[in-house]
Amino acid sequence: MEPIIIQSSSHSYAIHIGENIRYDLSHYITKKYSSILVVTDEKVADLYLNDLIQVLPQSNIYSIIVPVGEQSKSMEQFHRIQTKAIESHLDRESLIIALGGGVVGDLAGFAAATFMRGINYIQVPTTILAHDSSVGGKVAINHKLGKNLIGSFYPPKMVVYDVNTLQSLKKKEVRSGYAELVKEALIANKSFFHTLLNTNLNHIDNFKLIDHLKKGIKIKAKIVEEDEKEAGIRKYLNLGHTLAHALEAELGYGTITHGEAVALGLLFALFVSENHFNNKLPLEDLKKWFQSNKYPFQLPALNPEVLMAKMKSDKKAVNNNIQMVLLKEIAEPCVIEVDDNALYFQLQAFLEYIQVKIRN
Ligand SMILES: NC(=O)c1ccc[n+]([C@@H]2O[C@H](COP(=O)([O-])OP(=O)(O)OC[C@H]3O[C@@H](n4cnc5c(N)ncnc54)[C@H](O)[C@@H]3O)[C@@H](O)[C@H]2O)c1
Ligand SMILES: O=C(O)C(=O)C[C@@H](O)[C@H](O)[C@H](O)COP(=O)(O)O
Ligand SMILES: [Zn+2]
Repeated sequence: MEPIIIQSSSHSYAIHIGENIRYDLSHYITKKYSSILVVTDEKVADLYLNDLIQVLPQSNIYSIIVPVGEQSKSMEQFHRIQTKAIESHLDRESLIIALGGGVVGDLAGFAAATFMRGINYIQVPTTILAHDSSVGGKVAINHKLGKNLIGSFYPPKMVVYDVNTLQSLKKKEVRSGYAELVKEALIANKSFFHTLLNTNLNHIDNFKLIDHLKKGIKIKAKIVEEDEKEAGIRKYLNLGHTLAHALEAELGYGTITHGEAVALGLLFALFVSENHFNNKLPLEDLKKWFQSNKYPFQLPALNPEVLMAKMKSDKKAVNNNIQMVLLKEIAEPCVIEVDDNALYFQLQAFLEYIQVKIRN
């Protein structure tokens, strides 16, 4: 299958997508590296680490396994990886491989961006969500006060996406990944959005999956090529994330998945868009699709004031003013500075709309 090529400011890189291509990794890695450090998590290590180690080209291969989940995007795990890299004598001609979902990708990518001021890394994504996280070079760890607040823009040298690894994902992770696909469709492709709304997440074969992943990646690729460092249109990829990141931080990282939070955030973005532009968007249809595919809506009671404060630590905020990505129409995104008071009341109304209790 022809790779998708992305031109970044420093280099161009290929995204290879296909069935069982993890076994071809050594074929894709043409450069001779002095050593390779594979970063993965406990679950992915059990499933796929040996497959990779067996096919990697040379002898100085090391691995480090982090705990499963969002909490590993932490200073502690970042420091563990750096220690492992130093103790294993990685040098500037070494490579890091991120084998896993978005957590591993963001964490290992940030480690690669900072080890000896930056060494090469390759993304080997193993979740549907990671079609998004492995592309575009945003790498980061979390801070207690906000998501991804410590990070960099540091594109990978290559992405090798073996869709067969996605067969072992739990339903929850399938839902999570599809929320980002819905986001990409909403910002750029109306017919893709309708295709997704007609997709039952319990019945997706590899053919359909590859088609959806490629469509999503192409939307993202076009945007990041034009605006790698988010000075303008890359903000559109943050549709739904203003509330999503606030929810993730407020509920405790890992309590709901990133994609589940994005799903709620997308509904909120449509809710605010309808009020702001006095337009009609497929809010109710999308809510029904999320519900029929069992996205979790049962959240503990939430305090809108606390969520507002968290939304202010969003990276899009300027001078403590919240900026949201809204939709004038499907595939017509824009970034709007929203008034605090108005947003507060809309957040209250939205929580009622999705039947989440309000806590004082
Ligand atoms: N950098 C970006 O542009 C970007 C984009 C979107 C999301 N993200 C980040 O990505 C993270 C979420 O990524 P995620 O949803 O992949 O989470 P994740 O990496 O935690 O993976 C989800 C779960 O699936 C398991 N898993 C991974 N691959 C598996 C497989 N093939 N089979 C079975 N289980 C598997 C993991 O062990 C984990 O328990 C968040 O931190 C989010 O902020 C970053
Ligand atoms: O690539 C981007 O740009 C995105 O915004 C993709 C998002 O799905 C992703 O969750 C990203 O990490 C959020 O970025 P942040 O800058 O708000 O942390
Ligand atoms: Zn996201």
